[in-house]
Amino acid sequence: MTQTRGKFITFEGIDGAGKSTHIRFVADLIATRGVELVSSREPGGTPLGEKLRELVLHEKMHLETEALLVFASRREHIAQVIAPALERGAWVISDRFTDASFAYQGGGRGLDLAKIEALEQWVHPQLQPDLTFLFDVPLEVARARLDATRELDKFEREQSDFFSAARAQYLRRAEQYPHRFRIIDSSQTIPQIQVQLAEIMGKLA
Ligand SMILES: Nc1ncnc2c1ncn2[C@@H]1O[C@H](COP(=O)(O)OP(=O)(O)OP(=O)(O)O)[C@@H](O)[C@H]1O
Ligand SMILES: Cc1cn([C@H]2C[C@H](O)[C@@H](COP(=O)(O)O)O2)c(=O)[nH]c1=O
Repeated sequence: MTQTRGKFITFEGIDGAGKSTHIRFVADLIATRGVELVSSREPGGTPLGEKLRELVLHEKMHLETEALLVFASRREHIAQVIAPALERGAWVISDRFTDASFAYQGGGRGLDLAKIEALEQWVHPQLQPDLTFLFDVPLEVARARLDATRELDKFEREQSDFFSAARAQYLRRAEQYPHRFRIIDSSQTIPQIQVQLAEIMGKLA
């Protein structure tokens, strides 16, 4: 008998939008289906990817080096984790994927989008998420949530024009790929967002 491919669900948004909070809720919803669930993140998701994450989040580097490192981490993540899991029928949820490269390296840093597209074509020409939640929130709300929680990394210390461009690029991606993107107004309360997430997940066959 051939195994049905699992689902690939990604979570996106500017830092502080609330992704991590809602990933846990969606993971619990998936668990009720009785399917195997793999929960991961980018950059990271493998031992090598986690080492690259440390560099990307904490070292100053050329913007193209940054793009190459997030895609190197992604290549390993797909090979070691995502592709095998989907093939054996597991559902994979990832805290960020390639839309983050378009938003942060493309929007935030201003790297030519054609270069990111070329990397995407090289690293995962066939693979795209089945569903992408975009947690969208005004910059001031995201910033206030971050400031309340932890020591900030390299990206989180960026100025508002960086996040404004990253947010705009995320929204452009959502407009470009409406079949897989669901935009969640993340300035709502957590229970309001959970109602929306449960509704969307309920429709996912
Ligand atoms: N809808 C919400 N209303 C109020 N507070 C929220 C909401 N969503 C998340 N928070 C709070 O905001 C803070 C940041 O949330 P979270 O860590 O989920 O953000 P994030 O988008 O994953 O950030 P990062 O990408 O930097 O990891 C947490 O303290 C969380 O409890
Ligand atoms: C995948 C990916 C991520 N980033 C940035 C975005 C965030 O600031 C960090 C990851 O931290 P998180 O709060 O745990 O989501 O990395 C990036 O710039 N490019 C990427 O492709």
